[in-house]
Amino acid sequence: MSFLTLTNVSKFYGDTQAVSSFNLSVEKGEFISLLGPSGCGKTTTLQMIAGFESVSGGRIELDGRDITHAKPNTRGLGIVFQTYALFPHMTVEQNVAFGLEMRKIPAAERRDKVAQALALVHLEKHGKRYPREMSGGQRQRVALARALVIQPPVLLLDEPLSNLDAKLREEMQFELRDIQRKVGTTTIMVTHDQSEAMSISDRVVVMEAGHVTQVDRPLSVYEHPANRFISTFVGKANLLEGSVLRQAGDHADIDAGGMTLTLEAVDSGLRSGAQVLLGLRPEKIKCVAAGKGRCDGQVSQRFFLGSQWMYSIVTPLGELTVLIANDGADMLEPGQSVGIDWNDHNLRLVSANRTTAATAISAAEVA
Ligand SMILES: Nc1ncnc2c1ncn2[C@@H]1O[C@H](COP(=O)(O)OP(=O)(O)OP(=O)(O)O)[C@@H](O)[C@H]1O
Repeated sequence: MSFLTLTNVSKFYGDTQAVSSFNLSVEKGEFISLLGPSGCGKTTTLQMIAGFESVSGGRIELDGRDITHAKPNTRGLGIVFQTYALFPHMTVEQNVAFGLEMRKIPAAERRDKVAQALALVHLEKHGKRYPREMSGGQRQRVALARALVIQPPVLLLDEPLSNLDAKLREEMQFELRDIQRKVGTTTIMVTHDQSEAMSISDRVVVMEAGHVTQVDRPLSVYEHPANRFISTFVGKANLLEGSVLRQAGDHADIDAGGMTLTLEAVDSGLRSGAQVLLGLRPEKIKCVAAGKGRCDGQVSQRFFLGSQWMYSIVTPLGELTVLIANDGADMLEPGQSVGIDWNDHNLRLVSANRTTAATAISAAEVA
């Protein structure tokens, strides 16, 4: 049985349904990210787990206990919310000790636990300081220590790094994951930053308009996005419109921009003539000499991203975004003609007008 389970959890604010039939089973020690655009229901879901928002329907269980309607303070969860500020009039040590005092932990044990928690976030030398004497990243680590010191069964994080600048944010992502691995606390983090969700989590829950649309490991969400929205929200994607020429076994030939493209590993049910949307990640496209690829294109724009070059290339398939590692080799010039190539297995089916099995072309019919 899973450690934390949400079954058909929903939330209405008046007539507005903020969360709809949310189902999720979290294993002990997992790091889960709730990822989605603004207003999709991430924070509401986290608040319902914390007990700060009531549940309109469904059930939440923690370690076999039904906590759907339990008071927040009886759930014993660790919480780091963006707005859950430190107490300004207390030192770092006092802030971290607060939850232990509430739990009437004896002073000597409290001192030990506070020292351990501060060591965990590398702030053992800063215990006597006040929050105003700390940087944003240090304050964030104090908040984390304060949440972890009570050894909560689940740690809930709502955009915990969003106030930090890009570099510090990246450092804190590594640190957060490192600390979570050491402590092994089951963690659920809300973020709208796809790269943050991908780099930190064991699994990502993608939400759209109150619904869960995909739950998977980061690599699977990136490589096999469940729909058009996810393919562009999680990373960049070139979307190509086409129509099915034929399907034979798990391969299909697709007409796109007057070219015949091969789609691998498709399940059955693609009808000849059906409209499909294909996805091709920018870094999966190769630029070769003009005339040597599947088609030629003309470079229209070039952007320097540091480790990569990003090009816009006009092709018979439309304007494609292409990412090429900055390996010191000659870059492409705007106006230049190039050949475009990719491996068939990197072309993905994003969506299709499917038909019933009876009208689908079977492999036998095509053969
Ligand atoms: N207290 C409330 N009363 C009424 N509607 C609310 C309330 N809180 C949230 N909502 C609505 O519920 C929906 C989900 O909000 P929620 O804050 O969960 O989204 P989110 O995905 O966390 O967004 P963000 O990334 O912007 O924080 C939104 O349409 C929001 O306007």
